[in-house]
Amino acid sequence: MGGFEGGDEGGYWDIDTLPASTNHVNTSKPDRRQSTIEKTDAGYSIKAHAKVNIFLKITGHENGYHTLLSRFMYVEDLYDTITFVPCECDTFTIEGCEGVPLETNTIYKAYKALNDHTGDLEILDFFYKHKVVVTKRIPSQAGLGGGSSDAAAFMRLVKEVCNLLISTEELAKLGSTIGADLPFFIYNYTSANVSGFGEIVEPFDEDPLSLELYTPQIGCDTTLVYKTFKEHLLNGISLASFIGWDQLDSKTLLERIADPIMLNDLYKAALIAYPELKNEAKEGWFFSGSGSTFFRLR
Ligand SMILES: C[C@@](CO)(OP(=O)(O)O)[C@H](O)COP(=O)(O)OP(=O)(O)OC[C@H]1O[C@@H](n2ccc(N)nc2=O)[C@H](O)[C@@H]1O
Ligand SMILES: Nc1ncnc2c1ncn2[C@@H]1O[C@H](COP(=O)(O)OP(=O)(O)O)[C@@H](O)[C@H]1O
Repeated sequence: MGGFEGGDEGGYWDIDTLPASTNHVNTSKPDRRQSTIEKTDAGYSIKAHAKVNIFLKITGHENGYHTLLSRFMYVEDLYDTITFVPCECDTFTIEGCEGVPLETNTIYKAYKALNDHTGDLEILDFFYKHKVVVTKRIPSQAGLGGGSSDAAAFMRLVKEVCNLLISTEELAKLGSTIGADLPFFIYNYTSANVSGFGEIVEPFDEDPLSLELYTPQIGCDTTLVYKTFKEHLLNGISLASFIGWDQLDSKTLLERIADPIMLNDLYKAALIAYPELKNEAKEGWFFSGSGSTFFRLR
């Protein structure tokens, strides 16, 4: 996996409010992180952290999408940085995502969605005066949610700097139109049970784990992995096999279930779609999302 930098912890704005607690498990202490929004001479910036899926179980298939139950956990020391840098721009400009065409960039999709939803001229005006600079550290097609995290962080930063009157819940709903993983990143919890297509996010009260990641030089296409799951594995799902998992803390889950294939339904699908992944699998490592990242406790 490519190297990544640790974060400096100074000078963040403490601007997030606590989330509404209805329909959330562990409401006594929802662990929503403070926004890591920073204002420097370079402009406004925010960290977009990676996630891993501690477990991921497919629960069904509706309207072309799979429903799932998954424990998402953010990764403290792996993040992209998104900065709004002052400049005179003729059009919406993103730097740092070379190789990703503008129209397909999740950040651009988030910009369009926010514009369409709010009709707020302030956003248009702001991006004539600022460009978006992305420092990419999260590997792509790696099951770490990089594109989704970038888009969610972008939306959270726009909400703050343009003073948008939109609730976090509305923002998460808007985000889910861009990608299934966005709501988790918009709520900004360190750990959560995620269900539905990814739009139901319930904070799970636990200390984040210190994780070691290994991303092989194999890009896993999420669409292909889900398609492979549907063709080969969907008929075999057993909802009874993971009852209660959402109540167990992540460390206990990894220690007690231990089998990476059982923990993540998409692992088997990824192995079918990308047989070369088998050569990268090592004893004691787990598989994140649709791959190709493996992780273990440090
Ligand atoms: C598998 C997970 C697990 O966290 O993420 P990654 O590990 O790839 O990061 C997510 O469910 C991925 O979410 P995301 O990466 O946002 O997927 P999207 O771009 O919304 O979907 C790409 C395609 O995957 C399929 N898809 C996606 C999500 C879902 N719940 N069911 C699906 O069948 C659909 O064919 C969709 O068109
Ligand atoms: N801001 C972005 N950062 C990275 N990839 C992006 C971005 N916007 C769109 N993409 C596209 O999304 C694909 C999946 O990338 P990513 O979200 O990092 O992986 P994963 O779905 O495995 O978590 C990439 O191959 C790329 O073409």
